[in-house]
Amino acid sequence: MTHAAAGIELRTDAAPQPLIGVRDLRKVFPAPRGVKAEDVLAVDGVSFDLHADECLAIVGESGSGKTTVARMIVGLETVTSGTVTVGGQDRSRAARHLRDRRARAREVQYVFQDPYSSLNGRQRIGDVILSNLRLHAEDRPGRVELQRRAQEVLDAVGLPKRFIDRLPRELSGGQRQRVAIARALAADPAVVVLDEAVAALDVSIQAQILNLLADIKAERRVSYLFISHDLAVVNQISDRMIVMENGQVVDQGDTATLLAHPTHPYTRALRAAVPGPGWKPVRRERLAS
Ligand SMILES: Nc1ncnc2c1ncn2[C@@H]1O[C@H](COP(=O)(O)OP(=O)(O)OP(=O)(O)O)[C@@H](O)[C@H]1O
Repeated sequence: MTHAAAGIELRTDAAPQPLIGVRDLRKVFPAPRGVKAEDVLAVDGVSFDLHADECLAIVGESGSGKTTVARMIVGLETVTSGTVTVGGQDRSRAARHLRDRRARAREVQYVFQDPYSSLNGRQRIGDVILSNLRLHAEDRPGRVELQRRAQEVLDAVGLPKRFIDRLPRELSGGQRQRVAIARALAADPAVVVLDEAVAALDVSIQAQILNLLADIKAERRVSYLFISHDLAVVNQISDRMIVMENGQVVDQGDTATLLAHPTHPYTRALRAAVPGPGWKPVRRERLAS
């Protein structure tokens, strides 16, 4: 099977090739010149696979290296050592040519925590979507077809037609995050990296966006790398999780099992820190309702 836009081959035999393969990934941020400070070892020997149709969460406390791993995967940060493959292709080094950078963006799209700062305040919502569609559509669609596709991704995130002419400041936080997700979908990616994508939202809006993400995943066969410090959220959305501490993966496994019976001391400590006396694992089937 080939993913529509990314052209990623997914083998469907017994040992499918991962969509994303990360091996022994390391990132050192050198201390700034002339400053008496140590280099920062932000990511230290991280390995994992993300498979097709999967939501893999990366959890850990602030500063554990989650975002740095994600940024290296999408090429926003250079890799100190180790490898990143996407669809079996090496993506550990920066793409030199614009065409290659665009091709990589079609493979993996990134949704940031703060949709306000990640959206251009002067660009109307319709144009936000259209510009990403234009950038990534390989079949050179005409104006009418582009409009149709823009409407389709806005429908997919539950935004009515009237939002097309609005500016980001005229939208609520949840609506802005829907636009950010729609913009990512416009590239028809195989993987969306969601970096604390619901962290800035109220709990009820968080639930709406998590339901939306679950629906999109089921309908579009897109995979998620879901970065979060919030185990309640991770429990609702992810199939598997990896736990990071000080730049290393210290625990990993099936999300429901790991959260119901955490054995690693760090996972137990994270789990114990989840607020609220009523917190309990939420079965994913509930999302369907
Ligand atoms: N550009 C940078 N220069 C120097 N150090 C950095 C840089 N970016 C991140 N770091 C450091 O790398 C470590 C990991 O940061 P990272 O943002 O990946 O963690 P995180 O788990 O995503 O945290 P948070 O949840 O707070 O975003 C931290 O010690 C951070 O201070």
